[in-house]
Amino acid sequence: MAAVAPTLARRIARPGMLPLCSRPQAWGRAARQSPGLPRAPSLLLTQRRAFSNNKILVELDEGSGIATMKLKSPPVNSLSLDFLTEFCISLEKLENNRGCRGVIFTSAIPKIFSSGLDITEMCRKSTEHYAEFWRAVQEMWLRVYGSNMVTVAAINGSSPAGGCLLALSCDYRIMAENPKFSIGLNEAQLGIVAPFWFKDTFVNVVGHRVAERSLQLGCLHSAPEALRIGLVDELVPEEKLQDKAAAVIAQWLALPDHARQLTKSMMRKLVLDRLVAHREEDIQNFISFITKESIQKSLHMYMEMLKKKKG
Ligand SMILES: CCCCCCCCCC/C=C\CC(=O)SCCNC(=O)CCNC(=O)[C@H](O)C(C)(C)COP(=O)(O)OP(=O)(O)OC[C@H]1O[C@@H](n2cnc3c(N)ncnc32)[C@H](O)[C@@H]1OP(=O)(O)O
Repeated sequence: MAAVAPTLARRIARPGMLPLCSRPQAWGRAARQSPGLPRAPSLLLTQRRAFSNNKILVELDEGSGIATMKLKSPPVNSLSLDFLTEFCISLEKLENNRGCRGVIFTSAIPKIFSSGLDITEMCRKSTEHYAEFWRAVQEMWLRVYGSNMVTVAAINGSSPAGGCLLALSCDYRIMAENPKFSIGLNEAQLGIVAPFWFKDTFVNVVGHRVAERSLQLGCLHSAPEALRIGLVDELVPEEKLQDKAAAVIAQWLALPDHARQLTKSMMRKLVLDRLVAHREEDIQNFISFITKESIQKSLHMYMEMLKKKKG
Protein backbone atom coordinates (compact mmCIF):
# COMPACT_ATOMS: atom_id res chain seq x y z
CA MET A 1 0.00 0.00 0.00
CA ALA A 2 1.39 3.44 -0.90
CA ALA A 3 2.30 5.72 2.02
CA VAL A 4 -0.88 7.81 1.96
CA ALA A 5 -3.25 5.00 1.07
CA PRO A 6 -4.06 3.70 4.58
CA THR A 7 -5.36 7.16 5.52
CA LEU A 8 -7.46 7.28 2.38
CA ALA A 9 -8.72 3.77 2.99
CA ARG A 10 -9.71 4.62 6.56
CA ARG A 11 -11.56 7.66 5.29
CA ILE A 12 -13.95 5.38 3.53
CA ALA A 13 -13.83 2.37 5.73
CA ARG A 14 -13.54 3.45 9.35
CA PRO A 15 -16.64 2.39 11.28
CA GLY A 16 -18.27 5.28 13.10
CA MET A 17 -17.33 7.82 10.44
CA LEU A 18 -19.97 8.83 7.98
CA PRO A 19 -19.39 6.71 4.89
CA LEU A 20 -18.92 8.88 1.82
CA CYS A 21 -22.09 7.57 0.24
CA SER A 22 -24.25 8.65 3.16
CA ARG A 23 -24.53 11.99 1.38
CA PRO A 24 -27.59 12.01 -0.85
CA GLN A 25 -26.78 10.88 -4.36
CA ALA A 26 -29.19 10.12 -7.19
CA TRP A 27 -32.00 10.31 -4.67
CA GLY A 28 -32.66 13.80 -3.25
CA ARG A 29 -29.80 15.70 -4.85
CA ALA A 30 -30.18 18.96 -6.73
CA ALA A 31 -30.04 18.74 -10.50
CA ARG A 32 -26.82 19.55 -12.29
CA GLN A 33 -26.42 22.37 -14.81
CA SER A 34 -29.10 22.87 -17.38
CA PRO A 35 -28.18 20.80 -20.40
CA GLY A 36 -28.70 23.30 -23.19
CA LEU A 37 -28.49 21.97 -26.72
CA PRO A 38 -26.86 18.62 -27.40
CA ARG A 39 -23.36 19.19 -28.65
CA ALA A 40 -20.88 16.80 -30.15
CA PRO A 41 -17.96 16.84 -27.70
CA SER A 42 -15.35 16.54 -30.44
CA LEU A 43 -16.54 19.78 -32.06
CA LEU A 44 -16.05 21.90 -28.97
CA LEU A 45 -13.12 24.19 -28.45
CA THR A 46 -12.80 23.54 -24.76
CA GLN A 47 -10.38 23.16 -21.95
CA ARG A 48 -9.50 19.74 -20.65
CA ARG A 49 -8.54 19.28 -17.04
CA ALA A 50 -6.71 16.19 -15.91
CA PHE A 51 -5.92 14.77 -12.52
CA SER A 52 -4.71 11.38 -11.53
CA ASN A 53 -3.65 9.22 -8.66
CA ASN A 54 -1.63 6.03 -8.76
CA LYS A 55 -4.29 3.91 -10.34
CA ILE A 56 -6.76 6.14 -12.13
CA LEU A 57 -6.38 8.84 -14.77
CA VAL A 58 -9.18 11.36 -14.92
CA GLU A 59 -9.72 13.83 -17.72
CA LEU A 60 -12.57 16.33 -17.68
CA ASP A 61 -13.66 18.11 -20.86
CA GLU A 62 -15.08 21.29 -19.37
CA GLY A 63 -16.99 22.24 -22.51
CA SER A 64 -19.07 19.08 -22.71
CA GLY A 65 -19.00 18.29 -18.98
CA ILE A 66 -17.87 14.74 -19.77
CA ALA A 67 -15.09 13.11 -17.78
CA THR A 68 -13.18 9.94 -18.57
CA MET A 69 -11.93 7.76 -15.73
CA LYS A 70 -9.23 5.45 -17.09
CA LEU A 71 -8.41 2.49 -14.90
CA LYS A 72 -4.67 2.01 -14.84
CA SER A 73 -3.57 -0.56 -12.32
CA PRO A 74 -1.33 -3.16 -13.99
CA PRO A 75 -1.29 -5.97 -14.66
CA VAL A 76 -5.08 -6.50 -14.80
CA ASN A 77 -6.92 -3.61 -13.04
CA SER A 78 -7.90 -5.84 -10.16
CA LEU A 79 -10.07 -4.08 -7.59
CA SER A 80 -7.79 -3.99 -4.55
CA LEU A 81 -8.53 -1.94 -1.43
CA ASP A 82 -6.10 0.75 -2.64
CA PHE A 83 -7.69 0.78 -6.06
CA LEU A 84 -11.24 1.02 -4.70
CA THR A 85 -10.23 3.84 -2.37
CA GLU A 86 -8.65 5.84 -5.15
CA PHE A 87 -11.57 5.11 -7.43
CA CYS A 88 -14.10 6.45 -4.89
CA ILE A 89 -12.05 9.55 -4.20
CA SER A 90 -11.74 10.33 -7.92
CA LEU A 91 -15.44 9.78 -8.47
CA GLU A 92 -16.32 11.95 -5.48
CA LYS A 93 -14.24 14.80 -6.94
CA LEU A 94 -16.25 14.57 -10.14
CA GLU A 95 -19.57 14.32 -8.25
CA ASN A 96 -18.67 17.51 -6.39
CA ASN A 97 -17.79 19.35 -9.59
CA ARG A 98 -21.05 20.77 -10.88
CA GLY A 99 -19.50 21.22 -14.32
CA CYS A 100 -19.13 17.46 -14.67
CA ARG A 101 -22.30 15.77 -15.84
CA GLY A 102 -21.19 12.48 -17.32
CA VAL A 103 -18.42 9.92 -16.82
CA ILE A 104 -16.94 7.29 -19.09
CA PHE A 105 -15.22 4.38 -17.35
CA THR A 106 -12.61 2.67 -19.47
CA SER A 107 -9.26 0.94 -19.14
CA ALA A 108 -5.71 2.03 -19.90
CA ILE A 109 -4.59 -1.63 -19.86
CA PRO A 110 -4.74 -3.38 -23.22
CA LYS A 111 -7.27 -6.24 -23.46
CA ILE A 112 -8.47 -5.96 -19.84
CA PHE A 113 -11.24 -3.68 -18.57
CA SER A 114 -10.97 -5.04 -15.01
CA SER A 115 -10.24 -8.53 -13.70
CA GLY A 116 -12.70 -8.02 -10.84
CA LEU A 117 -12.08 -8.01 -7.13
CA ASP A 118 -8.47 -8.56 -6.19
CA ILE A 119 -8.53 -12.19 -5.08
CA THR A 120 -5.48 -11.72 -2.87
CA GLU A 121 -7.55 -9.30 -0.73
CA MET A 122 -9.86 -12.22 0.06
CA CYS A 123 -7.16 -14.78 0.96
CA ARG A 124 -5.92 -15.39 4.49
CA LYS A 125 -6.43 -11.85 5.79
CA SER A 126 -7.70 -10.59 9.15
CA THR A 127 -11.38 -10.03 9.90
CA GLU A 128 -10.65 -6.28 10.11
CA HIS A 129 -9.11 -6.36 6.66
CA TYR A 130 -12.10 -8.23 5.19
CA ALA A 131 -14.47 -5.67 6.74
CA GLU A 132 -12.48 -2.75 5.34
CA PHE A 133 -12.19 -4.35 1.91
CA TRP A 134 -15.86 -5.28 1.65
CA ARG A 135 -16.98 -1.80 2.79
CA ALA A 136 -14.85 -0.37 -0.03
CA VAL A 137 -16.47 -2.75 -2.57
CA GLN A 138 -19.91 -1.65 -1.35
CA GLU A 139 -18.84 1.99 -1.55
CA MET A 140 -17.78 1.68 -5.17
CA TRP A 141 -21.11 0.14 -6.13
CA LEU A 142 -23.21 2.63 -4.11
CA ARG A 143 -21.37 5.54 -5.71
CA VAL A 144 -21.57 4.33 -9.30
CA TYR A 145 -25.07 2.83 -9.19
CA GLY A 146 -26.37 5.85 -7.28
CA SER A 147 -24.55 8.50 -9.30
CA ASN A 148 -26.48 11.54 -10.51
CA MET A 149 -24.16 11.76 -13.49
CA VAL A 150 -24.67 9.87 -16.74
CA THR A 151 -22.32 6.90 -16.58
CA VAL A 152 -21.10 4.86 -19.54
CA ALA A 153 -18.78 1.85 -19.49
CA ALA A 154 -16.50 1.73 -22.52
CA ILE A 155 -15.46 -1.90 -22.09
CA ASN A 156 -12.22 -2.29 -23.97
CA GLY A 157 -11.25 -5.72 -22.67
CA SER A 158 -12.32 -8.65 -20.53
CA SER A 159 -14.41 -7.87 -17.52
CA PRO A 160 -15.14 -10.75 -15.14
CA ALA A 161 -17.00 -10.61 -11.78
CA GLY A 162 -16.36 -7.27 -9.99
CA GLY A 163 -15.29 -5.75 -13.33
CA CYS A 164 -18.63 -6.78 -14.77
CA LEU A 165 -20.40 -5.26 -11.74
CA LEU A 166 -18.75 -1.91 -12.43
CA ALA A 167 -20.02 -2.02 -16.02
CA LEU A 168 -23.49 -3.21 -14.94
CA SER A 169 -23.75 -0.26 -12.55
CA CYS A 170 -23.48 2.25 -15.39
CA ASP A 171 -26.37 3.69 -17.41
CA TYR A 172 -25.05 2.27 -20.68
CA ARG A 173 -22.45 -0.30 -21.75
CA ILE A 174 -20.50 -0.28 -25.00
CA MET A 175 -18.05 -3.10 -25.60
CA ALA A 176 -15.24 -3.50 -28.12
CA GLU A 177 -16.42 -6.05 -30.70
CA ASN A 178 -13.59 -8.48 -30.06
CA PRO A 179 -14.92 -12.04 -29.54
CA LYS A 180 -11.89 -12.80 -27.35
CA PHE A 181 -13.11 -10.31 -24.72
CA SER A 182 -15.50 -11.76 -22.19
CA ILE A 183 -17.74 -10.39 -19.47
CA GLY A 184 -19.95 -11.89 -16.77
CA LEU A 185 -20.46 -12.63 -13.10
CA ASN A 186 -18.35 -15.80 -12.96
CA GLU A 187 -18.20 -16.04 -9.14
CA ALA A 188 -19.65 -19.59 -9.13
CA GLN A 189 -16.60 -20.77 -11.08
CA LEU A 190 -14.41 -19.62 -8.19
CA GLY A 191 -16.62 -21.42 -5.68
CA ILE A 192 -17.96 -18.13 -4.32
CA VAL A 193 -21.36 -16.49 -4.53
CA ALA A 194 -22.30 -13.11 -5.97
CA PRO A 195 -24.00 -11.17 -3.15
CA PHE A 196 -27.62 -10.00 -3.49
CA TRP A 197 -26.75 -6.54 -4.74
CA PHE A 198 -24.52 -7.94 -7.54
CA LYS A 199 -27.44 -10.23 -8.44
CA ASP A 200 -30.05 -7.44 -8.27
CA THR A 201 -27.95 -5.18 -10.50
CA PHE A 202 -27.54 -8.02 -13.00
CA VAL A 203 -31.25 -8.90 -12.97
CA ASN A 204 -32.13 -5.25 -13.57
CA VAL A 205 -30.03 -5.30 -16.74
CA VAL A 206 -30.69 -8.73 -18.31
CA GLY A 207 -33.85 -9.99 -16.60
CA HIS A 208 -34.40 -12.82 -14.13
CA ARG A 209 -34.12 -15.92 -16.33
CA VAL A 210 -30.94 -14.91 -18.12
CA ALA A 211 -29.37 -13.75 -14.85
CA GLU A 212 -30.26 -16.95 -13.02
CA ARG A 213 -28.77 -19.22 -15.64
CA SER A 214 -25.69 -17.06 -16.10
CA LEU A 215 -25.07 -16.75 -12.33
CA GLN A 216 -25.59 -20.45 -11.56
CA LEU A 217 -23.17 -21.45 -14.31
CA GLY A 218 -20.73 -18.62 -13.58
CA CYS A 219 -20.79 -17.72 -17.27
CA LEU A 220 -18.28 -15.48 -18.94
CA HIS A 221 -19.96 -14.31 -22.14
CA SER A 222 -18.05 -13.39 -25.26
CA ALA A 223 -18.71 -9.85 -26.54
CA PRO A 224 -21.23 -11.00 -29.22
CA GLU A 225 -23.07 -13.17 -26.70
CA ALA A 226 -23.09 -10.34 -24.15
CA LEU A 227 -24.84 -8.21 -26.76
CA ARG A 228 -27.32 -10.97 -27.52
CA ILE A 229 -28.40 -11.37 -23.88
CA GLY A 230 -28.52 -7.61 -23.26
CA LEU A 231 -25.56 -7.56 -20.90
CA VAL A 232 -24.03 -4.84 -23.08
CA ASP A 233 -25.99 -2.34 -25.16
CA GLU A 234 -23.80 -2.26 -28.25
CA LEU A 235 -20.54 -3.43 -29.77
CA VAL A 236 -18.26 -1.14 -31.74
CA PRO A 237 -14.78 -1.50 -33.22
CA GLU A 238 -12.25 -0.83 -30.47
CA GLU A 239 -10.87 2.30 -32.11
CA LYS A 240 -14.32 3.87 -32.10
CA LEU A 241 -15.18 3.01 -28.51
CA GLN A 242 -14.25 6.30 -26.80
CA ASP A 243 -15.91 8.52 -29.43
CA LYS A 244 -19.03 6.40 -29.32
CA ALA A 245 -19.15 6.60 -25.51
CA ALA A 246 -18.86 10.41 -25.62
CA ALA A 247 -21.58 10.59 -28.28
CA VAL A 248 -23.91 8.43 -26.17
CA ILE A 249 -23.36 10.58 -23.08
CA ALA A 250 -23.99 13.76 -25.11
CA GLN A 251 -27.28 12.25 -26.25
CA TRP A 252 -28.34 11.41 -22.67
CA LEU A 253 -27.26 14.84 -21.45
CA ALA A 254 -29.53 16.53 -23.98
CA LEU A 255 -32.46 15.76 -21.68
CA PRO A 256 -33.31 17.94 -18.70
CA ASP A 257 -31.15 16.72 -15.82
CA HIS A 258 -33.85 16.70 -13.16
CA ALA A 259 -36.13 14.43 -15.21
CA ARG A 260 -33.36 11.99 -16.08
CA GLN A 261 -32.00 11.95 -12.52
CA LEU A 262 -35.37 11.42 -10.86
CA THR A 263 -36.15 8.63 -13.32
CA LYS A 264 -32.81 6.97 -12.61
CA SER A 265 -33.39 7.28 -8.90
CA MET A 266 -36.88 5.77 -9.21
CA MET A 267 -35.52 2.80 -11.17
CA ARG A 268 -32.61 2.10 -8.79
CA LYS A 269 -33.75 3.23 -5.36
CA LEU A 270 -35.12 -0.10 -4.09
CA VAL A 271 -31.91 -1.95 -4.81
CA LEU A 272 -29.71 0.81 -3.40
CA ASP A 273 -31.81 1.21 -0.26
CA ARG A 274 -31.64 -2.52 0.38
CA LEU A 275 -27.87 -2.46 0.69
CA VAL A 276 -27.80 0.84 2.60
CA ALA A 277 -30.23 -0.66 5.14
CA HIS A 278 -28.23 -3.89 5.49
CA ARG A 279 -24.68 -2.73 5.01
CA GLU A 280 -23.22 -4.00 8.28
CA GLU A 281 -25.07 -7.30 7.97
CA ASP A 282 -23.72 -7.69 4.43
CA ILE A 283 -20.17 -7.13 5.72
CA GLN A 284 -20.70 -9.77 8.41
CA ASN A 285 -22.09 -12.20 5.80
CA PHE A 286 -19.03 -11.62 3.65
CA ILE A 287 -16.69 -12.27 6.57
CA SER A 288 -18.48 -15.46 7.66
CA PHE A 289 -18.44 -16.72 4.08
CA ILE A 290 -14.89 -15.83 3.10
CA THR A 291 -13.29 -17.14 6.30
CA LYS A 292 -14.64 -20.68 5.70
CA GLU A 293 -11.76 -23.04 5.11
CA SER A 294 -13.49 -24.59 2.07
CA ILE A 295 -13.84 -21.13 0.46
CA GLN A 296 -10.21 -20.26 1.17
CA LYS A 297 -9.19 -23.54 -0.50
CA SER A 298 -11.34 -22.80 -3.57
CA LEU A 299 -9.79 -19.34 -3.95
CA HIS A 300 -6.32 -20.76 -3.52
CA MET A 301 -6.95 -23.40 -6.19
CA TYR A 302 -8.33 -20.76 -8.55
CA MET A 303 -5.21 -18.59 -8.13
CA GLU A 304 -3.05 -21.67 -8.77
CA MET A 305 -5.06 -22.38 -11.90
CA LEU A 306 -4.46 -18.82 -13.14
CA LYS A 307 -0.72 -19.23 -12.59
CA LYS A 308 -0.61 -22.65 -14.34
CA LYS A 309 -2.52 -21.29 -17.31
CA LYS A 310 0.25 -18.72 -17.64
CA GLY A 311 3.18 -21.15 -17.34
C1 LIG B 1 -24.26 -16.31 1.03
C2 LIG B 1 -23.67 -15.19 0.27
C3 LIG B 1 -22.66 -14.41 1.03
C4 LIG B 1 -21.96 -13.44 0.16
C5 LIG B 1 -20.53 -13.74 0.12
C6 LIG B 1 -19.77 -12.90 -0.87
C7 LIG B 1 -18.62 -13.69 -1.43
C8 LIG B 1 -17.67 -12.92 -2.27
C9 LIG B 1 -18.25 -12.37 -3.49
C10 LIG B 1 -17.15 -11.79 -4.31
C11 LIG B 1 -17.61 -11.10 -5.47
C12 LIG B 1 -16.87 -10.87 -6.59
C13 LIG B 1 -15.63 -11.64 -6.76
C14 LIG B 1 -14.63 -11.25 -7.79
O1 LIG B 1 -14.64 -10.25 -8.46
S1 LIG B 1 -13.42 -12.39 -7.78
C15 LIG B 1 -12.43 -12.03 -9.17
C16 LIG B 1 -12.89 -12.81 -10.34
N1 LIG B 1 -11.97 -12.60 -11.43
C17 LIG B 1 -11.62 -13.55 -12.26
O2 LIG B 1 -12.07 -14.66 -12.22
C18 LIG B 1 -10.59 -13.16 -13.27
C19 LIG B 1 -9.35 -13.95 -13.11
N2 LIG B 1 -8.33 -13.52 -14.07
C20 LIG B 1 -8.35 -13.89 -15.37
O3 LIG B 1 -9.22 -14.57 -15.87
C21 LIG B 1 -7.22 -13.38 -16.19
O4 LIG B 1 -6.19 -12.98 -15.32
C22 LIG B 1 -7.57 -12.19 -17.12
C23 LIG B 1 -8.23 -11.05 -16.33
C24 LIG B 1 -8.50 -12.66 -18.25
C25 LIG B 1 -6.24 -11.66 -17.73
O5 LIG B 1 -5.57 -12.71 -18.37
P1 LIG B 1 -4.03 -12.52 -18.76
O6 LIG B 1 -3.63 -13.80 -19.41
O7 LIG B 1 -3.85 -11.26 -19.50
O8 LIG B 1 -3.28 -12.30 -17.37
P2 LIG B 1 -2.91 -13.39 -16.27
O9 LIG B 1 -1.55 -13.91 -16.55
O10 LIG B 1 -4.00 -14.37 -16.09
O11 LIG B 1 -2.87 -12.48 -14.95
C26 LIG B 1 -1.78 -11.58 -14.67
C27 LIG B 1 -1.54 -11.58 -13.18
O12 LIG B 1 -2.69 -11.02 -12.54
C28 LIG B 1 -3.18 -11.96 -11.56
N3 LIG B 1 -4.63 -11.80 -11.47
C29 LIG B 1 -5.54 -11.93 -12.45
N4 LIG B 1 -6.76 -11.67 -11.99
C30 LIG B 1 -6.64 -11.37 -10.70
C31 LIG B 1 -7.57 -11.01 -9.67
N5 LIG B 1 -8.88 -10.88 -9.91
N6 LIG B 1 -7.08 -10.78 -8.44
C32 LIG B 1 -5.78 -10.87 -8.17
N7 LIG B 1 -4.84 -11.21 -9.09
C33 LIG B 1 -5.28 -11.45 -10.35
C34 LIG B 1 -2.76 -13.31 -12.09
O13 LIG B 1 -2.74 -14.27 -11.07
C35 LIG B 1 -1.38 -12.98 -12.61
O14 LIG B 1 -0.50 -12.89 -11.50
P3 LIG B 1 1.03 -13.36 -11.59
O15 LIG B 1 1.65 -12.52 -12.65
O16 LIG B 1 0.99 -14.83 -11.94
O17 LIG B 1 1.57 -13.12 -10.22
